[in-house]
Amino acid sequence: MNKTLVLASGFTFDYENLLGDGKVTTGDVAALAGRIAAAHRAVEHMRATGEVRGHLSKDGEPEKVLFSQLPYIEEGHLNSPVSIRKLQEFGQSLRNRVDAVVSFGIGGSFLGNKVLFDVHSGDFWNYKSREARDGYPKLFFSGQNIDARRTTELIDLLIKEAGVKARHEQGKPYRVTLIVISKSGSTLDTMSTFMVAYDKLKKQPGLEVEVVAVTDPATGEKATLLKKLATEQGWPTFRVPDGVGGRFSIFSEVGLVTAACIGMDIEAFLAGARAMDEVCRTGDIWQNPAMLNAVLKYVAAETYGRDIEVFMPYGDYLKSVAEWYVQLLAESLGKRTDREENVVFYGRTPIVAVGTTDMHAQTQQHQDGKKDKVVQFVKVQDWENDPVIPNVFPSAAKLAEISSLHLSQALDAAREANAEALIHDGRFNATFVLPSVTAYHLGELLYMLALSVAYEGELANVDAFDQPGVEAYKRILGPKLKARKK
Ligand SMILES: O=P(O)(O)OC[C@H]1O[C@](O)(CO)[C@@H](O)[C@@H]1O
Repeated sequence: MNKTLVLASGFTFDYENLLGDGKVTTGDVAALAGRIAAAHRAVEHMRATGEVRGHLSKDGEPEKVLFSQLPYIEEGHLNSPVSIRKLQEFGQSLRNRVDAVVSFGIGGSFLGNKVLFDVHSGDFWNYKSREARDGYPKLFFSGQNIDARRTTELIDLLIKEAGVKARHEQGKPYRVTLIVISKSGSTLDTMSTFMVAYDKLKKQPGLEVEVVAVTDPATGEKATLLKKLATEQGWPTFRVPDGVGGRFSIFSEVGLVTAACIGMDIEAFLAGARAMDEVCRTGDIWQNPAMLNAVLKYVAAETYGRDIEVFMPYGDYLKSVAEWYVQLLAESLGKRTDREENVVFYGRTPIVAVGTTDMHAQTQQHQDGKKDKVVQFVKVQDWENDPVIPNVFPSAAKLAEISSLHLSQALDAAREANAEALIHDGRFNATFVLPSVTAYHLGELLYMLALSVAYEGELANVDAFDQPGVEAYKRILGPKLKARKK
């Protein structure tokens, strides 16, 4: 049996080291056939109607689950031709006009945005000239923590940059757009850092501040605090659509607003997600990567105790994909009760790792520690820039040996060696292969992972779309904040 699923796009799920003797067996999968078919029917029903059995909003109201509609840009959909045009026009309006954007948000209102930024822009975007950025602004993130030092330093940096611009460009103002992203509209981390920055920057001569709010679009009684503020202050808004939880919102205006700010191809990203959605319409587990991934990981956890998933892309700019996946897996599947209210304490614990970096840190534990993990690698097939290692020190035999290899070859050899060593000791692992790092293939990967948690929620019989656990600490936090007020 060939244990790779290769899609027409080249996207590949290699599960050789996850299925077979001494791993999850085909017998394990066959034994689940009835439940897999039921899970597929449930996911198809979700697609068609938005209904997921037992799912309630945090206010205990029935709530639709609509993320699977997002890849389809259609009239009347959450992403429509008009809404996509609005985003693109917003991006264009920043070009050669706005100097810097600061995106405030946390959780699903940050992690997906960071993925899009990292993959499109890389580490050095803000050091590049405006021309090299094709006229798009610098972009910073804030609000992903309540960190006094970083918040202050970011504000200081923007003020300093405004001074430099004024000196070099005859007193021209430095323009900053603050994008505040919060579905609930009142998240402490996001709003506290936004208020500190807004207040300081607004008062700064030579600096012009614009604000854009991204929040639940409800008006009247149900309007979020951020929506009310936006209406009062006349700030432009984008929507966090009803029925799309934070961890799925990368495919909505939440993520796409960041894509627009940096000139990333929104349509290609959604086209990748759409292609993956279409592939995953089949009930044949061996042809449906989201279903296959969910089933193999579910069995690995439930039958073989492998309930930690180390998500380990090989490549720096994909590290944030692992960070995004942490929220997706943890909030979706880490559940105290099943849908019949039985206590089940379900969940697989996600861990972020990056190759090769963490081969010199975590790998010792992956290779020799408890056999409680699946290591999920992500490999990039073709790299846009891929230097050859030169033979600069021929007298050093060890260095001469690696010369003439491309860096990507060294990277992939390291991943392969890691995977082989793991499986020789019965340690489960698998690899997703992206043909290249493009908006399209990124859309495929992220959407497959999102759909996979929907399948796993069905298999485990838990609501993959709520997050009641986070309310527990939020209830305690409110009074604590009040008590600290002088
Ligand atoms: O977009 P908001 O409402 O600010 O929430 C941010 C994040 O906080 C959470 O509610 C968890 O606390 C996530 O589910 C969400 O993505």
